[in-house]
Amino acid sequence: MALSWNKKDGRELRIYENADELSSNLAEYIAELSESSIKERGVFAIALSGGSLITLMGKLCEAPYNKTVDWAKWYIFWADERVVAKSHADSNYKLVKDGFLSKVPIVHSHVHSINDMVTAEQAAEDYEFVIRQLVRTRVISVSEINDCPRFDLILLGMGPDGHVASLFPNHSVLNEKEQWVTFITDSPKPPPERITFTLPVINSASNVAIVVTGASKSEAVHLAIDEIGPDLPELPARMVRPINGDLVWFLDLSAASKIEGVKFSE
Ligand SMILES: O=C1O[C@H](COP(=O)(O)O)[C@@H](O)[C@H](O)[C@H]1O
Repeated sequence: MALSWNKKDGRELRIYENADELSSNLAEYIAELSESSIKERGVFAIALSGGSLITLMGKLCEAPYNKTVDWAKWYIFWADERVVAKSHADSNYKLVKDGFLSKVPIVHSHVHSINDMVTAEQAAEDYEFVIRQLVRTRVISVSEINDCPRFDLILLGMGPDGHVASLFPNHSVLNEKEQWVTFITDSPKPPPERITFTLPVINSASNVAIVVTGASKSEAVHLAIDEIGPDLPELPARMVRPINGDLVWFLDLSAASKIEGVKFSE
C-alpha cells in the first residue's frame, strides 16, 4: 500500500499505487468483512453499486476467495439501479451478473434486484418493501439509532461530479430523511430514471467503502475529503458519514493526487 491514513473524523483512506493493487486489497477487505459478519450474524448482507466498482472487485472471483468465501451466506442488494430492463447494457444488475454473480456460487434467491417492469417510483417502493421484509427476518440487521436497515457492507463508487449511488450534487433527494429507497427521473448522467438508497440508509451501514480510481475524479476526491470552507456545494460523497459504522476510501494514486497533505514517495 502506498499510504493508509486515519482522518481525525474517523474516515480511513487507503491509497494504492495502482488499480491492480487496489483490487487485491479490496477483495481481501470484502472477504474479511464477509467472514466476520457470518461469524457474528450467520449471513452477509452486501449492497453493491454499478460502474467501475464491479471490475475493481473482480479478484474476489479468483483464488483463494472463490473457494474460501462462504458464498451461500451472502445476500446481494443494489445501492442504486438504473430503471431499465435487466438485459439492458445500462443495467447495474446486468453489470453485476456478468462481472460477478456468474462467477461465484451465490444462491439465486439471495439476489435482490429491483422490479424492472414498473415505473421508477413503484420500483423504489417495491424495493424498500423487500428490504423491510428482510429486516424483519434479520437477514439485514437494524440500526438501533434510527430503525434503518444496517447493511453489513455498502460498496459505493463515485462519479467525477462527486455523486455516489444515484445521489447527485444539489439534488433534492439528498434531503430525503424518511424513505430508505427513493427514485429520480432527472439524473444528470444517463439514463435519467433511477432508484437509490437514501443517505440515512447509507449512513446506517456497519461498513461503507467508497472505491475511486483515476485522475478525472481527483478534484471530487479532494472536495469530498479535505476540510474546505463552509460554502461547499452539497457533495454527496462528502455526505457519506456512517453514524455508527466504519468508512474506508479505497483510492489509487491518481484519484488521491489532490488530497491535501498527502505526500507520496517516488
Ligand atoms: O451511474 C453510476 O455511476 C457511479 C460511478 O460510476 P463509475 O463508473 O464512475 O465508477 C456508480 O457508482 C453508480 O452505481 C452508477 O449507477
